[in-house]
Amino acid sequence: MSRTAHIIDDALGAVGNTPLVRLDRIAKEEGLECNLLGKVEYMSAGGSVKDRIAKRMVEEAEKEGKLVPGRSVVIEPTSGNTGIGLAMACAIKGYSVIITLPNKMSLEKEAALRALGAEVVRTPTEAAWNSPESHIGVAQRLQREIPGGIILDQYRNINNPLAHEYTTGPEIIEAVTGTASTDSHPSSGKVDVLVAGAGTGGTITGMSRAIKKKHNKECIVVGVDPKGSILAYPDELNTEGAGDPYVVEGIGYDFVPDVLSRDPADVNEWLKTSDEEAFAAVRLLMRHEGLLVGGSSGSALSGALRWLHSERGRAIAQTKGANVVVLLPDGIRNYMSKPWFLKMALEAEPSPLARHIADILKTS
Ligand SMILES: C=C(NCc1c(COP(=O)(O)O)cnc(C)c1O)C(=O)O
Repeated sequence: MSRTAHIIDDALGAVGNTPLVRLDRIAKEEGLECNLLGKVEYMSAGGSVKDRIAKRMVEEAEKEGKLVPGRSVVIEPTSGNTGIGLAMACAIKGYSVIITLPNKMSLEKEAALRALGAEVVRTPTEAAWNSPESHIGVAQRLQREIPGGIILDQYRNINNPLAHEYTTGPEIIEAVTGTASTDSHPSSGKVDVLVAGAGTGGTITGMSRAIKKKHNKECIVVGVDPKGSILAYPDELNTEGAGDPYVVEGIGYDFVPDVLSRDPADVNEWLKTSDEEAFAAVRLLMRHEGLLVGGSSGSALSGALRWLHSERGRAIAQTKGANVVVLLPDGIRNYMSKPWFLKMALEAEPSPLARHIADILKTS
């Protein structure tokens, strides 16, 4: 049901239910005949796809009696967005929350976390996931030493992928099957391809299961993993640039989280992407589709376009009515002061119009 049709109890009622938006201008520029569709997750209450798991992990922990008002302290290692979702839920429900956040992650995310009332502990980005100094190691130490401390653990918690199997996936299915095929926008009525980046892997795993179980078992699911990360399968894909640092936040890890399915039946194929490709694709989404997305949205789109232009994707790319869905996880709010964005926004080559304005104002 539309979330604007009635009064909702709190901001958690505005988590998810995000739009599936046509990327027609990019599709045309890329010479695609298929439908290219973006699932715009920055339009969720907390600003990202991770709101969904934060809401579910908290609500399920309450049902199981693991979260006790006035006693529990939620502790979570995160690249920021899960933390923001948890801090939003904890602000509403009255839990204290501590977030451990690698130094690489943006100041904007830290500021949003603190504004929501979270305590934030920064950790060294380069620390291996299983070292005591990592965001995971520090969270575990705080859980041991703080009375009532509980890590809901997005890397293992089954409610991570379930949130996407029960909400993100069904929303995509509903939008595709509920939109009539027309002469201007023919549609197969199916989700033919789904492309998503992976951090914990909960989003791609849960969406894939929903779509393959309930809608189209032939849907091709493509995982996007940054160069430097080791999530792609088979492992040979990860040798190029293994361990190299990358700027995009939220995707890629140095370990394979329990909640990520690398079963080829769930994620059929994987692509590796670079920062450069990601940021170029962010610019496409902003300049051509008016979508104020974050870096990992660019990773997902650049992976989708590379796949569609490849031997594997070319037939679908040229099939009118085929629906290719790209998950766009968060928005530029999280990255406004990052050099990659400031360069894109403020250092672009002056347009002809900018030069014309300068000529006018110089002479007037
Ligand atoms: C793991 C976390 N974020 C995942 C994430 C992802 C990947 O979502 P996963 O469901 O974790 O695979 C993509 N893009 C952004 C901007 C993200 O923040 C986190 O916020 O702790």
